[in-house]
Amino acid sequence: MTQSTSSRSTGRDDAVSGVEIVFDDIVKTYAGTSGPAVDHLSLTIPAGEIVMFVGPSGCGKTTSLKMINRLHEPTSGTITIDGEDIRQKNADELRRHVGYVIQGGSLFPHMTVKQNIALVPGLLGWDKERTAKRVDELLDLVGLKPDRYRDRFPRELSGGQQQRVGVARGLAADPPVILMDEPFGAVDPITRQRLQDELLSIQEALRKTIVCVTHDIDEAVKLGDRILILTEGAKIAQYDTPENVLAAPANTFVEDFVGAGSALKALSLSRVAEVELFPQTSVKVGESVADAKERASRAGHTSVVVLDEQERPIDWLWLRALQGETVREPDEDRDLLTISQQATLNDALDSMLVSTHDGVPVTGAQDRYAGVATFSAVTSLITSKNQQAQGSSGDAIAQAPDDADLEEATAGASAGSGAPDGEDG
Ligand SMILES: Nc1ncnc2c1ncn2[C@@H]1O[C@H](COP(=O)(O)OP(=O)(O)OP(=O)(O)O)[C@@H](O)[C@H]1O
Repeated sequence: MTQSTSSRSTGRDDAVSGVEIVFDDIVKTYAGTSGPAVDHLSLTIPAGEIVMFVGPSGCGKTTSLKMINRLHEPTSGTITIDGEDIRQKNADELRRHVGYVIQGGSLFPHMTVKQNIALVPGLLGWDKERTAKRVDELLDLVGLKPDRYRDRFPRELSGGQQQRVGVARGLAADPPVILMDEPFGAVDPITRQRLQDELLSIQEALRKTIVCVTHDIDEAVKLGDRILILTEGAKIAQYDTPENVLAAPANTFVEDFVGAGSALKALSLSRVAEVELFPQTSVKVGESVADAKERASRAGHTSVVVLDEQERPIDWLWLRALQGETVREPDEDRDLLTISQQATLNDALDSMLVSTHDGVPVTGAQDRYAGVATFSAVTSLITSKNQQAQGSSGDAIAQAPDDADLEEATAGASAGSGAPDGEDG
């Protein structure tokens, strides 16, 4: 088993709230089956990291995950969480300290958002005031306005919003360990990207131990500090950082699984944080329209990014669309597409394909506005990464995008240069 240092966790150990999980020679044979679903799995999941379980259907990912919260019991072997054998704990008690998020959120339909999130705190005997405060805090964390959403029923939410509530529920009692089974499988690609970005920013602050099953190798590369690639019987094909899995697949199985043909995968390793952002003029809700226009014109910009009181981007307007005395909030149903600095260059390209401007506003800590990633800045970074890769043989070259891949990925996007609002339209 490789224990190389994860690039995303280096130097932040002081903030870790997660704990280590160890599988020691775990076997799971279901009654009435011929062979074991999990065949002698030994594995250490470091505290505070995200480990992604991937592998072909039926290889034992979900069985392995569900043994951590004792939804399945091993036939033999031992699992410890923070050094404690989980069999020493009552299964219900254990599950209250291990968050669990599954596809679609699996919310109780007859309960409101608030009641759904408050389930485990309720079981832990938290008082009303503490629980209510925690529910609102979590709704904020997953990007849902508490006043607007806490009293809704699941049927009154979109799929992506239900999934957000599912994540909030998994985090509710502040568990050190969170298990996720295909958490973002049932939502559209843009919502999935946002939820992934949110998970990464939440993790940046909380540093839980997160174990996540996915079918999507791109998701594994994006979210994982480490990726566990399994073959049938939960045999380890490779357990390593995304960088190492992509650059040095352990065998042909991993090579095939990772998809040697997909040259754009390395883009999943590069983050928007590396892109030089364009300082598109920003204006605050409530600010005078005349002042806003004045400032934008002075900077030579024909559009402005509108921010709310918390400096989060909520709209991107051409100057001619700025009307009235003061800058107003956009209509409720207008949702500005933004990307976080945690997003990958792949995500950035995807977002640009559906953006009406030649770029996408980028958010940093607490979702605050950081600037605009323009199409040309993203593509020139990709080109320079491509050149770097070609200059260092035997490295990540095989994964660098070639021109044909780039063309495919960016087809349809306008190739503007410089400022994102150069072409007013
Ligand atoms: N309750 C069960 N009873 C009997 N066999 C089971 C049970 N659950 C899973 N299995 C078998 O155990 C093996 C591993 O299943 P598991 O669900 O862990 O795989 P997986 O990798 O999560 O698959 P998928 O990606 O399709 O969800 C499979 O052969 C499956 O048929």
